[in-house]
Amino acid sequence: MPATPSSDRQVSGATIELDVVTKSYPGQSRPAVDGLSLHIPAGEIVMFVGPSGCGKTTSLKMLNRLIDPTSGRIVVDGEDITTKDPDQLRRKIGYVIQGGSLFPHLTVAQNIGLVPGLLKWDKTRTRERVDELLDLVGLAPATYRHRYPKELSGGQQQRVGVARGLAADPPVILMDEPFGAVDPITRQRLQDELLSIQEELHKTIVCVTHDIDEAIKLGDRILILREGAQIAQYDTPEVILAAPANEFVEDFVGSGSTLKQLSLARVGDLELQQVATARVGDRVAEVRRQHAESRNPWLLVLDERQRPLGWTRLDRLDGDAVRRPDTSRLTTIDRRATLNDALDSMLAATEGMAVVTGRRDEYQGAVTFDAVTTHIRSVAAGREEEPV
Ligand SMILES: Nc1ncnc2c1ncn2[C@@H]1O[C@H](COP(=O)(O)OP(=O)(O)OP(=O)(O)O)[C@@H](O)[C@H]1O
Repeated sequence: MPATPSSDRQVSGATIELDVVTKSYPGQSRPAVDGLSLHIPAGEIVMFVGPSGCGKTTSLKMLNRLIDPTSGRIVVDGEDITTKDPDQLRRKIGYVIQGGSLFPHLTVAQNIGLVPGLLKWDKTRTRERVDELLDLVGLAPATYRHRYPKELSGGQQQRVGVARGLAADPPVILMDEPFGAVDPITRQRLQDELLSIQEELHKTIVCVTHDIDEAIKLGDRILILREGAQIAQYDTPEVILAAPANEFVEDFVGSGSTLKQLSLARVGDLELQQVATARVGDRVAEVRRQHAESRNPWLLVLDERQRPLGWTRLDRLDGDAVRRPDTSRLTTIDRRATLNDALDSMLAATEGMAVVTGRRDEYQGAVTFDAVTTHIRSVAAGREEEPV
């Protein structure tokens, strides 16, 4: 389930208020955004969706004044931003776009450190921040900080783009189709990472997507727009799926809304199985003694930060200490992944079992293909019994 905001949650995001905001482009007969009023609560992820040309990107870009509204007011954290210096404003609002849009002649560290540099942070603080962010987006700092964008995969570039958006710890982050340019499995991982980062940081994130499944997975709320940025519905994914406000929303969300419920159910909602684990370097004799009763011959080897490395057989352990295992057969799923994502990943898994990871990729448990399919059947059955 998307995180439910609660009063004990430490929110570092800011509230955003749009008050009858209109944008008319010269030469267009109708405004691209026609009187949009919207309240975006601090610390939430709000997804903008709607058909092509309905005004999503225009609405988003007005929030950091990449586009100035023709009329109306936009208030961020109590301050009317239409009167603020756009450069200063943009340093307080992170911006992440498709592909990461990194500067090709700058290293990863220099790309991430751009805004801290503009804010005149000293070198040590910037360096520490860059490493912290690389870690947060799942890239080992020592390996990646000195690389150039062309030496990274598409998914890695996108991760660096997210890190750059977060660099100066802005309360608000705007994202425009951030994961549009990567393959489905990488997209799923990046989405999981964003949810994981948000669990730690509680920013206000406004994200444009054309993918309703992505909106359901990531959004605390979804804004469904029609032409002229007219609001068709603005609500939580659960409400939009269960009670679409009108035919437009129904059509937009599409058929198979039972299937879409699977984007609401998360791997973390399943009961996880605990498997035998040991860390690299643990004494073999001790590990054998600990798991003497285990009926499963497999041992999951973790690194020093509790991150799964791979499977090894308990009965084939030799030498004094547990060694690094073969990592090729390990399938991991983030606990924030949807059941749809889990199925996709597990179809490729040979063991019929995937290791579930949580915050900072730490081991949490394991889930079997059967457990996922059983849960899916129960979700589907539950939906069918609900009154229409
Ligand atoms: N610079 C511009 N000059 C004139 N018209 C524009 C400009 N930018 C956008 N428009 C028009 O404004 C409307 C809204 O565009 P916008 O890019 O905000 O839509 P969108 O919902 O983000 O679309 P998409 O999903 O295709 O990216 C469209 O009709 C578009 O043609």
